[in-house]
Parts: sequence; C-alpha cells; structure tokens
Amino acid sequence: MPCGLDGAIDMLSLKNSQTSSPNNSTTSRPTSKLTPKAPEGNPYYEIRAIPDKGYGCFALKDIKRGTRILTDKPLLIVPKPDYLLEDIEEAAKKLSPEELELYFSLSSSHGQDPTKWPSRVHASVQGRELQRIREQHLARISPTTSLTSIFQTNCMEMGLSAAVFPHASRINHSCNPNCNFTWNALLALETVHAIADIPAGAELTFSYCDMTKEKTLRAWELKHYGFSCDCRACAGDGGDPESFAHQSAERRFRIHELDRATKVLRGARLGEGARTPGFVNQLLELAQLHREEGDYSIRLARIYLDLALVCEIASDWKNGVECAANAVKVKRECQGADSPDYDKYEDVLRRIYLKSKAAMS
Ligand SMILES: C[S@@+](CC[C@H](N)C(=O)[O-])C[C@H]1O[C@@H](n2cnc3c(N)ncnc32)[C@H](O)[C@@H]1O
Repeated sequence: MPCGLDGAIDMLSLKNSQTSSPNNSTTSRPTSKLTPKAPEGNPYYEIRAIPDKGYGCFALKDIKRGTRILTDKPLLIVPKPDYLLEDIEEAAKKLSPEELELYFSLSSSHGQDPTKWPSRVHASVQGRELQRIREQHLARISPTTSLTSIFQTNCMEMGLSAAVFPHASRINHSCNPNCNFTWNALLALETVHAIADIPAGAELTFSYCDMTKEKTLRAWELKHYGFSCDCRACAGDGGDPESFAHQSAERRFRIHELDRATKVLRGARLGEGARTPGFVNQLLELAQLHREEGDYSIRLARIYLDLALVCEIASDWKNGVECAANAVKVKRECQGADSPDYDKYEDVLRRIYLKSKAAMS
C-alpha cells in the first residue's frame, strides 16, 4: 500500500472499485432526465427547481406543526451503515430498470473540487474503513454520477441500515428546519412531519446534520453534500447580537454545555440525577433552548420525558404530569402516534397522572 513519508496514504493513488467494478453499467452513468414530482395525491407540497439547489419541495398550503406531510418507501436499501460500493451494487441488482432510472434521477454531489478535500488518509486507517473513505472521495470528485455519489447524497438511516427514499430525498437542508424525518419500523416507511407551522409557499427543509452542533462542524458535515448552508442560523450575524444567527450560535453552545453536564445522569442513572442539585433546572433550560432553536424533535421529547420521570421520583405530580404531557405531544407531533415507543410515552403520562390523582385523594 503506498504510504507517504508522514505516514499518510494518498487517496487518489488507491483507485480501485470505482473503475474495477464487475457491474460498471450501473456504477457510473449520465444523470436521468426524469422530472421529479410529489407523490400523486399528496396535498401538501409540490416540487420546483431552485437556482443552485437543484429541486426543492414547497408547501401548497399552510401546514400545521405535527402534520405528517409524507410517507415514503425505500427505493434502495443497503443493510449496513458503513456501506461500500459493492454493497450498493448488490442492492442495485434488485432494482427494476424503472427503479434504476428513478435512482439515477436523484441528486448527486459528484464533480467537487479535489483541492477542497484532504488528499491523504492517516496510515492507521486500514481495511474496510480506508476503502470506504477512498470510494466516497472518488465518487465526490468524479466528473460523472455514480451509484455511490447518489447514495451518499441521498441516503438516510433506516434502523441499522441505510436507504434512499425517492420522495424524501427531494427535501433540501436547513440547520433551522421546519420538518423532521424518521424511519418508522412499524410502518416500514420513512415519515416526514412538520415541526413548525409552515406557511403556504415556504420551502420544506430538514437537517442533514446534527443541527445542535456549532456552525463550523455543521459546515464540515454539509461539505460532503457539496454545498455550504446559507440558512438563517448560518448567515453572518453582521455583528448584531440581536440577530438570529448570533443568538442561535449562543444557544447551540449552551445546549452543548448542558448536554455534557446532564448526559451521565440521564438514562439508567436518572434516579441519581433527581437527587443532584441543579439537574432539573439544567434539563428545563435545555428544553427551553431547543424550543427557542425550533428543534421540536425527538431530542426535545426525550428531555421532557426525563423531566417527567425525575418529577415522578420526587413525587412532584403537578410538574410530572405537565412534562409527561409535553413529551407525548412533541413525540406525536414530530414522529406520529403510530411511531415505535409512542406507547411508552403515553404509559409514563398515564402512570404519573394516576399517581397524581391518588396523591390528591
Ligand atoms: C438530498 S438532495 C436534496 C434534493 C435536491 N436538491 C434535488 O434536486 O433532488 C441533497 C442535495 O441538494 C442540494 N441541497 C440541499 N440543501 C441545500 C442547501 N441548503 N443549499 C444548497 N444546496 C442544497 C445539494 O446539492 C445536496 O447535495
């Protein structure tokens, strides 16, 4: 294996499976000319071309927070998150010619400038991980669309697998999104919910990265998709401390501080958390920050659930019921009442409510 003097491996000297694939006919080919459309009968959105973004999805009417805007069946499933080209090729063999055409009509972030990317990988990175990094790099800088370039531009987590969804894939990114996507294993469908009230004409967006991370980390993750984000959380703050960008950066910084401070006491050690001074206030502040940031997601639902459980331990029934009710509401609105675990949220609310009634009698 060629290795630089500094112990780094040159990525481009290691070309392999992109060119030696046994299934080259599907590995690389021109982009399809299919025009994307919202699913037939979907009343919520239409697809339009946007300068510099390809296509995007736009609300046809006012959409209330909690609305399920879309359910989508996977088009191509790769049953491992650390996929290689050979895994995508294997999955692509199961596609009909029409499905393959649809796959190749999706967005592809190939054609990127190689000088904007590190050209070397540390020598300690070996085997499958090295091959994966190399394949993805080659797909990114290649002048043509490929199975890998489309997969890495569009794939979403599907439990322990990764999959491409033909309709959900048309939704563009924002670090301050108005939609949430979740794999619903019970329905075997990807679901997209509005996490804000969306006015008619607005673009539907969700976050491709962990939106609570700070701007430079988000920018690095988004670079893999070949764009830099200009959403209101990423826009410059113009030196104005009142601007959304400035306040958002401060909120996300504080969210990280609070996450670090509370992480060890959440989950199995919640009982200890309940006895730790300041823990409840930290969780309350965290919930407030997520709300202000518009992160009306499962993260917020879990914070409320933990608050409810801490209140239950402390026999604080009034706040317990309120927090459990918030947890159920956020969970339902961002993932749906038919989502896995929803019953668990409702059970906590019911239990604390009954205990509060018993305590009053
Ligand atoms: C999953 S696709 C989204 C749909 C895509 N626009 C299309 O035409 O099918 C991801 C690609 O869309 C574009 N994109 C998504 N969000 C964007 C944003 N906020 N700004 C610029 N381009 C964006 C990038 O080209 C990215 O690689």
